[in-house]
Amino acid sequence: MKPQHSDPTVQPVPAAVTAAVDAADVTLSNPKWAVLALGANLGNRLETLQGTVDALEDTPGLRVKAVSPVYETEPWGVEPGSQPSYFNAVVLVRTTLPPSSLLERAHAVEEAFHRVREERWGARTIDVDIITYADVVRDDPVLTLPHPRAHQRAFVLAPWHDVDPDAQLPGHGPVADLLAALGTEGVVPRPDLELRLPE
Ligand SMILES: Nc1ncnc2c1ncn2[C@@H]1O[C@H](COP(=O)(O)OP(=O)(O)OP(=O)(O)O)[C@@H](O)[C@H]1O
Ligand SMILES: Nc1nc2c(c(=O)[nH]1)N=C(CO)CN2
Repeated sequence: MKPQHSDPTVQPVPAAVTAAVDAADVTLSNPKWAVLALGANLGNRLETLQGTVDALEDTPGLRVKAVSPVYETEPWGVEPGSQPSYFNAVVLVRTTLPPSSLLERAHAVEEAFHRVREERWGARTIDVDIITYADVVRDDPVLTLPHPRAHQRAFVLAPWHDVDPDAQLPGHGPVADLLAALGTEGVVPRPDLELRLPE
């Protein structure tokens, strides 16, 4: 500890700043698991999904640990036949980024693939959703964790179950049970298509 007031130009560091830096430091030395859901229904859907996986891997402080099979899925939440089908997949990552930075990175990747936000659940080149971040539960509309609609979406649960059959959705229970209850109508595996795990 340095003696206090030895340099009159040095201002004390506010407690809130010290707490924020300490919190960041804990995250830095303690990577967390996160589950990201990818969806694409415009353009070259497979190429965009692979580009997204690669861009995520290129993120400092983030490693892609598993990539799910690809599913072709009927658009959920919109008038049937009003949009092209989606390709969906899930990636498991380990990251030292805090949740807010992970969301910023997800949005940056969407922008890189020219995602346009017009209407809710509109067609898009790519969507990157944070499904879970460790076992964090929070109600903030900017970043709700787990993703507030994940438990209703077989296009998220099916690929997630493939890469982690024992996965749990915080607040909702085992992914296997949620998926069994929902069923997989309109969520079709595409074993002819494959995403590569970055080397
Ligand atoms: N877990 C989350 N993952 C991604 N975005 C989230 C999450 N929780 C809240 N959001 C917020 O939701 C906003 C809208 O996200 P987005 O445009 O991806 O929605 P959407 O994909 O059309 O619909 P949905 O949220 O139902 O998947 C984002 O700007 C983000 O701030
Ligand atoms: N099949 C499918 N439907 C959707 C998807 C998606 O990724 N796949 N994403 C949505 C908004 O996140 C809305 N509807």
